Amino acid sequence: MKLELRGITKRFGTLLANDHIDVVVEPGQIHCLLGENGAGKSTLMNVLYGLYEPTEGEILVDDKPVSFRGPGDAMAAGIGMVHQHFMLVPVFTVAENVALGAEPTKAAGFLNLDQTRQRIKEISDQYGFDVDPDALVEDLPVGVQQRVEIIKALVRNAKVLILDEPTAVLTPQETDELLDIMRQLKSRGTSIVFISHKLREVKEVSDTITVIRRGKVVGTADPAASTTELASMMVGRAVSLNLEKAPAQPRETTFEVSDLTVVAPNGQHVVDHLSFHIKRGEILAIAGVQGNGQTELTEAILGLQERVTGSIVLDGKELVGRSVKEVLDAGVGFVPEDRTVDGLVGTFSVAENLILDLYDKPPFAKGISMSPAKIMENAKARIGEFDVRTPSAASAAGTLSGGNQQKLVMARELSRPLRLFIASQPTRGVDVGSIEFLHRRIVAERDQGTPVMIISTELDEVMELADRIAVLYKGKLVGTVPAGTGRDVLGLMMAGIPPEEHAPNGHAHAPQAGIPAATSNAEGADHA
Ligand SMILES: Nc1ncnc2c1ncn2[C@@H]1O[C@H](COP(=O)(O)OP(=O)(O)OP(=O)(O)O)[C@@H](O)[C@H]1O
Repeated sequence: MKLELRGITKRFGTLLANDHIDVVVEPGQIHCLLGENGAGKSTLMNVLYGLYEPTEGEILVDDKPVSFRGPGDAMAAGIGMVHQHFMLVPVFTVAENVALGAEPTKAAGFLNLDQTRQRIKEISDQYGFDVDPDALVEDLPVGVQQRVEIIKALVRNAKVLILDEPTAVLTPQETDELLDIMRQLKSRGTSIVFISHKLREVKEVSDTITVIRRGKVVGTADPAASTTELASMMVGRAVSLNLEKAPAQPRETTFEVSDLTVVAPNGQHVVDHLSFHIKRGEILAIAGVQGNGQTELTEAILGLQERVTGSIVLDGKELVGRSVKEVLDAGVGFVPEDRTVDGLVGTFSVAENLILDLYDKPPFAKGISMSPAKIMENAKARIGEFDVRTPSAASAAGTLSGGNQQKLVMARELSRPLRLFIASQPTRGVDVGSIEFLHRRIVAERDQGTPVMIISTELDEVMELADRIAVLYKGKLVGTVPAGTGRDVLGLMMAGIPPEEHAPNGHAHAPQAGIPAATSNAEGADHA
């Protein structure tokens, strides 16, 4: 199926999110949309999927104009979309989810559950999806849930699949599997519109790249171009993809976690006798595959977990047993892994979101009332400094693009005096230009003497930012290794194999393979 977007324009009030965009997606093509945060990519896809009505322009399917009044129309025309936040019902099975809301197909009419199960099996075999139709969605890893979304689209005969930042929530292995699936789909004639900020994967799978900047198409890029070239074309200036950072100058230890255990409601020790410390002026990165206790660890520090034993000491004060407000007041800056749930209030303005933790403190509070002038002044400064693309400080935070929402949370948390900074997935959904800036800000916070803890499933990010790297596996610390430790060693540690058991080329016993000799564990003997 050939798909054409011709002169698509979309306004939100005075904001021109899409400005006469022309894109042609050829049959069986992986077509990447590349553009900085707020460029208008998701808006364009929402127009294509019938979620937004375009202000101007038309969509053509096989050279015939079509008009969509909703996603149902788009699906009927052969367009499917996998959203970043899955639209699945966790307590239903895969087959129930796929059958849910399905339109009757021309070939089979309505599918009953048995037929749906059969179709899932066929598709799963055809593409090597390895999805059990009877599994409960809530029991499936994120990568498999995403495949269920793809199956949902394929059952509805999608010929063009929209994938909007599909790898943002995936582990590196799941990402590789998804890229394979994309190639499979393409080889069977399905076209894919692919949005991603990860240039390595864009280069790997794309046939064509359309670059969008500030709502306009600025050109097409060659997938064979270097990541630096792609990055510059995307943001319209030279971007340095390598963080230049001076070695840490660690001072005294002010943050110490000892024998910390968090017990889940089902009795499982999701954080299991964890001990580590962070000095002032150093960045400790917690690496690991998602779901190995990272979330519970940060929640325990923040006072959001109930069944916690052990101790968490900041500046000589015990944090276990404190309320969230008390923890924040102790000077903890926190960027949560899911900004839309814990980081922002979508209906509040950008300005209000920038003082969520500070609304009752000077200069924003005056007695029992707030100072609107100070709140606006602060907002303008932060928006400028962190390059948050928003029509105004008064816009609702929920209308900002994903990457700009992330920048907003980072701006708020890095703009007050901190005694400890914790960020989970600090640059999720953020474009390469802004990653460069945010990484520099995190290092600047370190250099001011703040202990910094980064939790990231992105190995590149961990390796770039960390002064020491602690790897979590099943709630336990596999080990702590210094900056410069190789990707292979970290990979094995993420699979639960401690460094002393790594061999130069395998898993047998040969200590410290791939770990910089001079610093090996001198600063990192935080074994659980
Ligand atoms: N529902 C909405 N109401 C008002 N403005 C909106 C709405 N949706 C998007 N916008 C604005 O449209 C612009 C484009 O946003 P969009 O989400 O399309 O960007 P994007 O290229 O997908 O960015 P990112 O890479 O950060 O996801 C932004 O300025 C955003 O604030």
